[in-house]
Amino acid sequence: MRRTGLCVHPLDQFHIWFTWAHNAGLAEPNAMVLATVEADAGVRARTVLLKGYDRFGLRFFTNYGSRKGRALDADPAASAVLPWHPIRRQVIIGGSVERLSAEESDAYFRTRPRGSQIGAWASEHQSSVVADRAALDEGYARAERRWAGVEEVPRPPYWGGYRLRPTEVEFWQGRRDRMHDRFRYVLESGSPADGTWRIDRLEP
Ligand SMILES: Cc1cc2nc3c(=O)[nH]c(=O)nc-3n(C[C@H](O)[C@H](O)[C@H](O)COP(=O)(O)O)c2cc1C
Ligand code: PXP
Repeated sequence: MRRTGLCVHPLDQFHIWFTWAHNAGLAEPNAMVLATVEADAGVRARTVLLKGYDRFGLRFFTNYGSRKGRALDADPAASAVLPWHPIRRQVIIGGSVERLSAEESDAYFRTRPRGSQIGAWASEHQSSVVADRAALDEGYARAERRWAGVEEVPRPPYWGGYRLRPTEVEFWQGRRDRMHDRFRYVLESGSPADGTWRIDRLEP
């Protein structure tokens, strides 16, 4: 990798890499490990699916009342890693999240298969303890009955998206002898979409 070959904006560079990962046929190139801060438990990470991105940030969807949702609402700081092992690449994004608008969340929810839409209603209390599988299946059946005959299942009020607004983005390309290429974009001034980004090469 060469500094001169990099895009000025990290999300433009991300687009080139994401397209490459997608075309390389990776399984779920949009799976990203999202770390959040919890007031009483430190840091916690889990996988979510990246469902869209632009210069304003990266969008993912979840239950706002889930463990991650509660953590993010209390402290919006977050970091996401896209681990593209087969092509020896990794992207790390740091920043803070904001909730998407209801319209943006509605628009995404409408694209989900009906079964997943019902699933969101059945998993109202995502991340809380459930007695057993039977209780889950009963909840799903109940939600199915509730929306039977309704053509478009509405988005549950507790379910929607977040935008991770980047302030730092690192691109990592694996190379021989562990002498990898690493370039980090840091937002120096302004907003993520149209601010000024500094680019530094880092030691591997
Ligand atoms: C590949 C993969 C993709 C996932 N994508 C999502 C997602 O987009 N949204 C989501 O809420 N959970 C997703 N999950 C489940 C989460 O990893 C997690 O189990 C769930 O959201 C509860 O997390 P929490 O208890 O930290 O809130 C995914 C899991 C895997 C393995
Ligand atoms: C609970 C949950 N919510 C949301 C998603 C995001 O993907 P989709 O909107 O495609 O179901 C996943 C993907 O595994 C998931 O497990």
